[in-house]
Amino acid sequence: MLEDIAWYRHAEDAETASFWRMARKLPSLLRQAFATAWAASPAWTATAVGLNVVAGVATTTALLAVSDVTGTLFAAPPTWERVLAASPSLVLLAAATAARAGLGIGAGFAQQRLNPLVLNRTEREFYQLITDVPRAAFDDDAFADRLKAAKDRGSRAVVDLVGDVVDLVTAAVTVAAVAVALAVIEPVLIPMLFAAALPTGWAAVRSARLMYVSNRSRVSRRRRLWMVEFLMDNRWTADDLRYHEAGPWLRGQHQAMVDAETQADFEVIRSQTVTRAVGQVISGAAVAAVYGVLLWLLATGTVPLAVAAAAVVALGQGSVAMSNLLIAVNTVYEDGLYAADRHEFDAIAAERIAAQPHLTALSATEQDPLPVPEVIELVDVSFRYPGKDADAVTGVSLAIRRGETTALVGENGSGKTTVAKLLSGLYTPTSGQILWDGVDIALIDPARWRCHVAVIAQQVQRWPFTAELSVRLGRSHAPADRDRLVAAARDAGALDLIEGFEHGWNQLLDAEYRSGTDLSGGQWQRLSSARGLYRDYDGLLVADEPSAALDARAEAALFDTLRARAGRAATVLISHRLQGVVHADQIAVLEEGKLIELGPHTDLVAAGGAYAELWGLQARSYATE
Ligand SMILES: Nc1ncnc2c1ncn2[C@@H]1O[C@H](COP(=O)(O)OP(=O)(O)OP(=O)(O)O)[C@@H](O)[C@H]1O
Repeated sequence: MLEDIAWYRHAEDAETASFWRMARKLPSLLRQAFATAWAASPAWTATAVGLNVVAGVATTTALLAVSDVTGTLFAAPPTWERVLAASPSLVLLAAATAARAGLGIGAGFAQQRLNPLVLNRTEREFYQLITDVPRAAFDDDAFADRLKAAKDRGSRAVVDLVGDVVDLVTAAVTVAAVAVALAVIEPVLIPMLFAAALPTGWAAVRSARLMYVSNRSRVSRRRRLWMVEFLMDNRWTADDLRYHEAGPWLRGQHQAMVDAETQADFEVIRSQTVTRAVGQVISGAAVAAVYGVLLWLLATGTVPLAVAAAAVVALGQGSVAMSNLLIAVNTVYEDGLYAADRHEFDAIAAERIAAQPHLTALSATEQDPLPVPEVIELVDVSFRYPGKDADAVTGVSLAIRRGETTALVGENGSGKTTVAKLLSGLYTPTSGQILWDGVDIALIDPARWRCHVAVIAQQVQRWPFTAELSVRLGRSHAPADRDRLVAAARDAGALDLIEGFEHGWNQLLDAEYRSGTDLSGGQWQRLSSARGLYRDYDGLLVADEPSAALDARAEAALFDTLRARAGRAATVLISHRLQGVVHADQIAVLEEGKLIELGPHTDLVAAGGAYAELWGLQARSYATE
């Protein structure tokens, strides 16, 4: 369970890739990175690439100028006349060197400007997709894997890839520039460029791989380590850790893993050092061979001394650029594999967004919001959570009328919250329809009807905002309405609480920040109700166990608030405390996802079925208390 799927997905590929396999993938990766960079900023992309190319021209110019200078000076013993004769080339050399340095700085600046722009864009796209994707996606383990892969390394790799590609272009341009200069100076020297650079390049690539393979073998342990660290350093487990004196055990686990990590670090450092040493030895031998060949060429008169001197300078620069190029190819390939995770996630999320019934419906041309519905009908509605082999809700048919309260009751897991989620549009029925005054809402844009739905959710969300924002989140896109804020807080029993805060409505509700505070479970629930009530404009209000954490007084006040909607708005109330639902116009009893009884309290009690049994149990337990 602790395996990191996201990491492993491409590990095999990256570990075993041959250089040629990497090279074959390069064009598509270059295209991809270029497209990403261009989309983020055409101007900075063009500047970064353009300056690098011009810097390459300056490199060639500088090397040819070196050749000219050495040619003039070494043709015979140098005299002042020869130095003067070489001065135009010396000036050119100085200018080209300065230009190359300046262009390098400019290219670096352009690349650094580009990176945050690419990051900005990829982040924006990611959070747009993730907040637009239908809710059901979050119940799908395959989607969760893709999401994790994209988030863990994928998004970062998309950004890194752009930088890697610029590095690759820089190295390639420098190698090409040196090769062009050598071709002009003495073509026979070109192969030497590779001979000297390949061993160090190989060592650098192998070193990176060793680190990669080490990381890969340690990923399960690291995930466990992160989990144990989180369990020790976050406030949500801080209480339980101390209640159960679990600290020493967790610390022991942590220390064992940290020790193992240290050992693994030692291992990888040792093998990297050996690899580098081998690379240096071979490279040293190769350099010696190159100089040997140069000397031989000099001795045989194939190459004059002046050309050999220029060649030494060119080969020095060329070998650095060559090993940079090899490293860049490796990095582009590796980051390219992870960037593919992000692209894959984007495609899957976009596909899920596009597959929503309202987007495929032929009739989805109307834009105006629907009117507040007179009747909402569930027609033979079934729903199965993704990846499950049984329905959570099966064949439920039910009419919810404006002005009435419908209560949903039933045992744990009987499907009440699922019905509430279907009603509020979080999920689309697997089969059956939800009709608003006869219109199937699955086929129209949720923006046209969701404005009429307010929810007080069973799972109380502790938004770490100010009290005002926490309530206003119910309609965050609209300007704050002070009167409505006060009314919603009062109706939810949260007004005294908020006004009693040190900073009133501006009180930050997060104890992890300065002057922030935490609340009790019931206080959080009151705020959650206030949020739902603030959103509500007499459309459909779904209240799912809104009083589970409330004291008796607050519960009675909240039920009064809900009851006050009678005659003007539709209310769906889920509650295990049947005292709170006796006034409902109709009570729907669910059992294993099916609607088994429906009617007002008195009828259901008289019928002597499941509801009557539950009612009897609760009445008896109150009577004995
Ligand atoms: N996101 C989910 N993914 C998979 N199965 C789920 C999910 N949410 C709920 N279920 C399953 O669907 C069934 C109905 O759950 P639901 O939350 O609707 O029950 P409930 O009647 O509201 O229960 P409770 O009284 O405990 O709140 C249960 O078997 C539950 O395990």
